[in-house]
Amino acid sequence: MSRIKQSFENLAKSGKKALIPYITAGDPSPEHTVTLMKALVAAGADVIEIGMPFSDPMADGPVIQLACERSLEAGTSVRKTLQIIAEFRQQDKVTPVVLMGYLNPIEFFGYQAFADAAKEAGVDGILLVDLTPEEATDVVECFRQNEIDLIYLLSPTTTPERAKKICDLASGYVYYVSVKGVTGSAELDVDSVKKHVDSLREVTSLPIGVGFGIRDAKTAAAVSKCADGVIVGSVLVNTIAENKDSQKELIADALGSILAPMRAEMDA
Ligand SMILES: O=P(O)(O)OC[C@@H](O)[C@@H](O)c1c[nH]c2ccccc12
Repeated sequence: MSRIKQSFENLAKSGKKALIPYITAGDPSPEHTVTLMKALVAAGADVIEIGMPFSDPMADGPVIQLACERSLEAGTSVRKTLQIIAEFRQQDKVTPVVLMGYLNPIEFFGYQAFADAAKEAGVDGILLVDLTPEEATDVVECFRQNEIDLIYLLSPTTTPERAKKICDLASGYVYYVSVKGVTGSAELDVDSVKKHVDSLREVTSLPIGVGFGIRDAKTAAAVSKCADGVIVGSVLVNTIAENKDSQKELIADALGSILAPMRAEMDA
């Protein structure tokens, strides 16, 4: 069974919801990332979403755009990102890692070569923002062969027909984007999220994670009541930015102090 599936099953058994933090690989430098990932796990992460830095991240707001710049500036490549995950995987055999990114760098690397290398590094899931279900076939096949889960995004404007089509291609979990817009957006509306998640339940039995606009423990807990997982990105990435010149242990502590209260409130 995939690590992602296992993780959601374990959570369901204990009546808990998944906390899924996002950070960008190599931000502020590749030497930081494994330490930061371990701090996220220690603070209660169930799955970690790692962004592959890209020069033109069109679904990202300013906070994550800047993280991509810092990371690329520090020399983070696709290969380096996979090395970081391999190093994490040697130290943590349990926590699923989902790689998030855009097609361009992967196309350049070669889809098959990338999928093989990702498997080898210990990647469990892949979220490709600009991979549409229509054009997916051969790309998708490379990941399927390697038993890497394909996580797809669904938004408030996705029609039920399209949602069904996407969910049928997905595995692991599906990612409901709570608001129209880019990452790091303002407040989400919990009632509207609940309505959308409830209607997605009619087209899929996969776990449903919700992300975009979750930055505090209260919101994380409220969203976790109506979904199976919450994804938290920009508030963490912004904390990395604010502390980027500090020692990595201090950055790790700063991340923990945001995530741990979310965990506590979600479990309360
Ligand atoms: O930053 P936010 O609003 O907390 O949302 C999570 C998000 O950052 C993370 O999942 C993510 C980062 N980049 C993305 C691009 C597309 C979809 C999702 C993402």
